[in-house]
Amino acid sequence: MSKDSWAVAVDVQEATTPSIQVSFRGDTPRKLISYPTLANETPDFRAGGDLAEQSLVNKLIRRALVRNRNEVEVLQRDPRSPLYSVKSFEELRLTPELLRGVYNMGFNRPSRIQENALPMMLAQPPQNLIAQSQSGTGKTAAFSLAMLSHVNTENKWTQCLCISPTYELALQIGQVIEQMGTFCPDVKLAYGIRGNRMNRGIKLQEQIVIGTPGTVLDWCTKYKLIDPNKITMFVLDEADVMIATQGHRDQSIRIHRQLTKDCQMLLFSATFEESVWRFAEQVVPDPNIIKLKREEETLDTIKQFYVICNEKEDKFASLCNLYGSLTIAQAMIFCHTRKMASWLASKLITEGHQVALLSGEMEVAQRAAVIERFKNGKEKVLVTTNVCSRGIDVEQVSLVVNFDLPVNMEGMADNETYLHRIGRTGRFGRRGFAVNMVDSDCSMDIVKAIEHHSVYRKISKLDTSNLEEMEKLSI
Ligand SMILES: Nc1ncnc2c1ncn2[C@@H]1O[C@H](COP(=O)(O)OP(=O)(O)OP(=O)(O)O)[C@@H](O)[C@H]1O
Repeated sequence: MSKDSWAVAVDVQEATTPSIQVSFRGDTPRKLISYPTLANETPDFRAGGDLAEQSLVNKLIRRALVRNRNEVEVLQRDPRSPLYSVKSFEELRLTPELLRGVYNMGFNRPSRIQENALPMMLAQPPQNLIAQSQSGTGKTAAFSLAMLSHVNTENKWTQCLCISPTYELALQIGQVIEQMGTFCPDVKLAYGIRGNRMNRGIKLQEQIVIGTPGTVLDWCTKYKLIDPNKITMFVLDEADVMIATQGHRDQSIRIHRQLTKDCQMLLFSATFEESVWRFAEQVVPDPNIIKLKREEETLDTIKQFYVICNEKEDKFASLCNLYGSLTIAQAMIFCHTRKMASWLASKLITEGHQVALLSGEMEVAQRAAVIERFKNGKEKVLVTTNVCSRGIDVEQVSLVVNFDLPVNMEGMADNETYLHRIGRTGRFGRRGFAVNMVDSDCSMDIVKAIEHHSVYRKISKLDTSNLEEMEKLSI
């Protein structure tokens, strides 16, 4: 391979995780190399190639790392960016242990939501909060810090309850809390998720419980592991879906009813439909409110496109063209049905891609294992349904494809799901691509409706068979 092709193709995702993705365009397999987590150290590429090639790649990696780091820093100083902040973490009055925790995760400055929400969440007397912030801007980190700051470690009982709609999201939030709390060894966490069996009637000593609504409700009522009267902070992640989905809503309301009226309530999401927002304001007493304008909901760092196709084989051909011409670290592809997802995954595997398939009928533990492998870069493509549209945080995802556009029960554009799906890329200031496959007039109308909903954030036409046009795009 010529040195020029290395030069155009190296793609590095700067990392709070200890790995960098080095991609090679063309047939050469992509390689994953490791480098020390805390980013000032120099990564060292030694995975094959002659010495000259190795040193060239090392130079490119360093340059790309500096570029990514600078971009986040620039965004954090741009008042128009959701990552903007004027305060430092020190000024947010975190304990020295939590400061060590956030810096150890590679965070330098808070994002806007962290800067605005943390003082409200930590205020005395406690204040309720309903908060909206774009996907990947640090909401999970914000409420995790709030819970870690809130607990009294002298008290060996559950004080904070956090519920989220899926098993894998609960696990992910738990991992964030564990990482941030590395230097707070006395704070303990329990996972209220399916399969985590506990002895009936013995009260938990863990100060924080993170889980899904059904299991957490059982732990409060049937198993009596948690005394709801002693819960002083209640967090609802992806609050809009918790309110709008009937099963989740009923269980969340039943949990909420058992809590005392002084229990602090914190609701977070990237999207809130108007009716859901109104409902939230009714159930949360006297809340602080952080709300986005409609035109602020879409991130500028995610470039959006649509591709005209005829039917599924043609969509598949467009997908292959995209892959042939872009440097893609990792991709998530969304389908409407499990059947379509499994068809697409097999086709991609036949083409030689490393593909993971995740859909709703799989066992929860199996789903979590698939996501873990994808997060670790074992597979480069994740084909999935809406089950994975929210919350999952994989910073290397540079492309999201809506193989099928997101629609609601009536077949109309599902704007909220769209925003969550495309938000799997462009995490915390990174650049990303979202490509929508349009196979009929009806799906073109859906793209237009989504564009309209976002107050005309452009979704541009892309011709994946036009190599020249494709070459102009860079992630
Ligand atoms: N202050 C920060 N500095 C640097 N990186 C951060 C900071 N806060 C969060 N991150 C990183 O940004 C990514 C997105 O954060 P997080 O998952 O908290 O976003 P989110 O708003 O909860 O996303 P979603 O809307 O998809 O649920 C994570 O990888 C996280 O580690």
